[in-house]
Amino acid sequence: MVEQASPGYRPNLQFNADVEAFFRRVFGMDHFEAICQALTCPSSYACVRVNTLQKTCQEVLTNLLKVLKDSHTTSISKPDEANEDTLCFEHPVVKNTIVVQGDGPHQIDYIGKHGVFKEVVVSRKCAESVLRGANVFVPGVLACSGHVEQGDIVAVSVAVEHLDEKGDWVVGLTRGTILLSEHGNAQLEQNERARCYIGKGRAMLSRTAIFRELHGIAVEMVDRVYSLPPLHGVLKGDIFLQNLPSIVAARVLDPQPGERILDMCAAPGGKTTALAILMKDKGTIVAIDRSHNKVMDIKKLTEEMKITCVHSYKLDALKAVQAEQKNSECLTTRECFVNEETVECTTPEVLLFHETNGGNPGLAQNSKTCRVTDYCLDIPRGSPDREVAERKHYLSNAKAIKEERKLKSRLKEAKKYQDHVTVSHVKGFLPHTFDRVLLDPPCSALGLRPRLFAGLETIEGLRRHAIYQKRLFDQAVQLCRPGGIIVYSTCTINPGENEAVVRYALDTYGCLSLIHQSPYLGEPGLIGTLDDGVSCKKLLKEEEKYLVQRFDPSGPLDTIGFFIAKFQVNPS
Ligand SMILES: C[S@@+](CC[C@H](N)C(=O)[O-])C[C@H]1O[C@@H](n2cnc3c(N)ncnc32)[C@H](O)[C@@H]1O
Repeated sequence: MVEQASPGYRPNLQFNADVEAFFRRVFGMDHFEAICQALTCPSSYACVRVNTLQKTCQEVLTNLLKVLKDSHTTSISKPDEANEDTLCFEHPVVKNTIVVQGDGPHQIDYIGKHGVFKEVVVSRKCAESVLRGANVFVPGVLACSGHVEQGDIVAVSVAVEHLDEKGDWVVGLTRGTILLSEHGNAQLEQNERARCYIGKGRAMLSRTAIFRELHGIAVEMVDRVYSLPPLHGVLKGDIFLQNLPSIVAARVLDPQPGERILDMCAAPGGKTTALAILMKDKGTIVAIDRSHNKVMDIKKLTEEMKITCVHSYKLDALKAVQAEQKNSECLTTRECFVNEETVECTTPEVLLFHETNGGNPGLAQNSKTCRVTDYCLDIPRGSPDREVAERKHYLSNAKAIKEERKLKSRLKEAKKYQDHVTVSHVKGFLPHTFDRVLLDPPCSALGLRPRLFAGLETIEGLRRHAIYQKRLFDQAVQLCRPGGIIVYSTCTINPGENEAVVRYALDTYGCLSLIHQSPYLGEPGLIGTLDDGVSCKKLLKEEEKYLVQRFDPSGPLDTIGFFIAKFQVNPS
């Protein structure tokens, strides 16, 4: 029998060797260790941004305390008169933001009256969602003990990628695997598994049903290593669950009522809605994203929050600048937009995405389904990219085809009941159209928490992100009016996508200067040079470092890793 009363949660965050060596040089050994450790755990608190268009902060605070008191979740500390001020309170600096405390790590006993619990092994993505407060949903289960029955208490562990003898990252489990022993999977070394228990829960389905069903809860968590308050779907429209640095980024842009703002990479709309609320819903926010489905998410969120000043469009921000057009007929009523057109379309993928994601507590729910839709369906079957996408999401070809078929038949059904979905397209904007621009581009996301594996990111990949970000920045500079403001933010710790992009911007555009940010909660930026083993890049100068803020996941604020820079476009 396995002798482990309380296996601890001690994941070892794995990086590609070159990337790890690079970060060790950037941060130093000890600091990088601390960052890695912080990244594997969720922050110890959640932040909730209040929709002050609908409710006051005090009203939301009262309602939240009630929700937490009434919550059926046993694994969180419930507020009472003695502790409610420390469990749930308005952030002292970032107004209209409520901090809700979680706790952990907890030592969990995986031995019951009848011996060790049966086990359910979940995918890494699913585990990351569970650590953020979700339950285990069917698509996230990879393997389980032979005789799991509905109602059994099971230990939940995670299968994280590890290097095999050939030097490839492998999970070591295929979906549907039956664990050989009652507790503990013989396919993984015991000490490896012991690092990876994330809690225990009640099986809501039998083993057979777990692998037969397409969606639904497989395990309802009863005891978690980290407990965060269950806030997903709570007080819908009145609050938005958002990490602290993102809330800060929107405030740093400081949008004013009546202004014209561009959010260049806007979906799912977290910062867009923060900007709209700061502007008291007065003025115009143009929110663009290149993904049709994601534009739908922005629309859904703004509707939910009853925000009217946001106009969302599907547009590739790399092509957002349109040259001045002589033929004024091409321009629509909003004179700054070029060739705006509204397209009525109903796309099955959109419908399914909404159907499966509706009010989900983290992506554990139906994550497979969404991923097939999101990443695989658009890629031609048989192409190398399709193969990579499917492998990345742990779907064998056969499984992917099967799931795809099921999805399509469900989509047909769903389509009958759906209203038409409207997505507006716009071809671009004239130069100098906007008073302020927020550029929150796609990045390596090496600041997001919790993160249990980072091995797929390569030095080349990191460099590609930076190139993309600089190209987006080129568009931002042209679209912002002289005297206007640009805020650049990322959720990565990588200086190549942060300080080095700022250096590029300052050295390329003489009209730009870094300006002071408020609020300033983070830490100064990195100075000097950056050698990623392929090329050497300049970072910030000494006098510039306090003009950016870097949020260190291992720092006292206990946030995700994040970066913010604020620029003024000086009139020439
Ligand atoms: C970091 S996320 C933005 C998060 C968002 N600002 C928020 O706070 O909710 C980056 C977004 O950029 C979008 N994106 C990537 N490339 C783009 C492009 N060329 N044009 C427009 N959007 C793009 C992605 O679809 C993704 O939704």
